[in-house]
Amino acid sequence: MSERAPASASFTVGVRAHNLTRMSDTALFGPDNLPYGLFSTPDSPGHRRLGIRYGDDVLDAGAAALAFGSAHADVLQQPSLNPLMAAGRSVWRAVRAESRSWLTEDVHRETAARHLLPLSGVRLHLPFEVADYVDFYASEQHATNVGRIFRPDDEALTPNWKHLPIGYHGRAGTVVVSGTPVVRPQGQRKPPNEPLPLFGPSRRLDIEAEVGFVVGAPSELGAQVGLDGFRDHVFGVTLLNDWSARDLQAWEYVPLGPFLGKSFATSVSPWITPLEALDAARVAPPARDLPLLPYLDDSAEGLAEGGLDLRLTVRLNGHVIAEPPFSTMYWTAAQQLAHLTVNGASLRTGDLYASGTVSGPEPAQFGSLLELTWGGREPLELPDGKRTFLEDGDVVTLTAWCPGPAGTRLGLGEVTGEVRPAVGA
Ligand SMILES: O=C(O)/C=C/C(=O)CC(=O)CC(=O)O
Ligand SMILES: [Ca+2]
Ligand SMILES: [Mg+2]
Repeated sequence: MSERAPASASFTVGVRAHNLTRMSDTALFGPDNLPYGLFSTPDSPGHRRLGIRYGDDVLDAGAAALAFGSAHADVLQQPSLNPLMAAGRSVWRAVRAESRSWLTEDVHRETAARHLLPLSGVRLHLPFEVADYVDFYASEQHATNVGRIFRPDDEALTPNWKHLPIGYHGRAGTVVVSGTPVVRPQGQRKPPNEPLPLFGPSRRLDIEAEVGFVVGAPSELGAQVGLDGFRDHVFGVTLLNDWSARDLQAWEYVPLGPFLGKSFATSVSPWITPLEALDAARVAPPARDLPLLPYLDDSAEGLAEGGLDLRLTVRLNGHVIAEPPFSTMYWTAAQQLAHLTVNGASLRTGDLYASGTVSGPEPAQFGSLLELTWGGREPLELPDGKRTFLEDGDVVTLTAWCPGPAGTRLGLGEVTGEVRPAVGA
């Protein structure tokens, strides 16, 4: 096993009791946020409705649209976000503007109030039908850490890493909404001292703190979506946990990449924050070390889309274990979309692509237990005991916030999941 990065040499992994990111949900979900979700109520559990989160309430968007005579009532009265996402950017903007006015203007407030339900009384569902799912690998710190841990005899970054955003196609059908339990996967692993692979429950179950981008408007087969097409195609952003079985992954992934080690569950937040809400969080990506091919070169003014100042927090059984900063990602979401389509592959409404694990330069900013415990060799000291990888019953929760207009903060919801024992174990 290799040594840690120099920056981390003096770091002792520990748990900070302070709570940097948890502020009142009401303040984090004000009129500048307005994320979309899908909910049902206990009295009609089969009736799924689009909702817009406002403070600690959810607006029944379809019912409100009908009451206000909205021209977009048809896409809001659906049991999924897909029709609204497919409608394109001009409709996204119009719906956002009108729902904001329903919620904030005095003349509308009384009508809107009739369609607001307390969040505590509703059940939230996966808000869109996931078409294809792709996972990228865009954090230089994460890729460097994983390279050092998994491939100590090689260069940490592969020769292609700074020339293209590396990714793989994942499993759309196992994307689940926050709160869905995660059953410990089983499979093959091969400890270095065993002559043959063993079968059984994963012993190195991990998390990956990521940000997901949800495609709204589709593209044609054969067409490329350039850097400037990002805002026309991407509807919004969600938090994502790419659960990963490191022992399965390490044995299976050569030479085609992750397969069963990552396909058993990927959890997302129930809230999709529209891209438009994140304007105040836009930041320039880090300086790139190597020149980029034209389809990825965002150095020209106006093209550096997708760099975002999102501050993530990872909690294990309630204790903060990391605070990964999304602003440090080497590749932006716009570059990832351009790369995903540069061969002519088309986009479908509901495509989901994940940023890759978000890890900042400081050890307390690493977005996976693999990195936080340096391959399981340096356990985290939690108040309830030491942890390397996840144990049955552990609960992992990701939250995030970002700057909003005029000094406000916007919440990105949360994605949580409890580890359940392997089937039959
Ligand atoms: O480099 C490897 O062998 C493995 C990398 C990962 O497991 C990370 C991955 O899924 C992509 C990411 O989340 O950054
Ligand atoms: Ca991942
Ligand atoms: Mg996954």
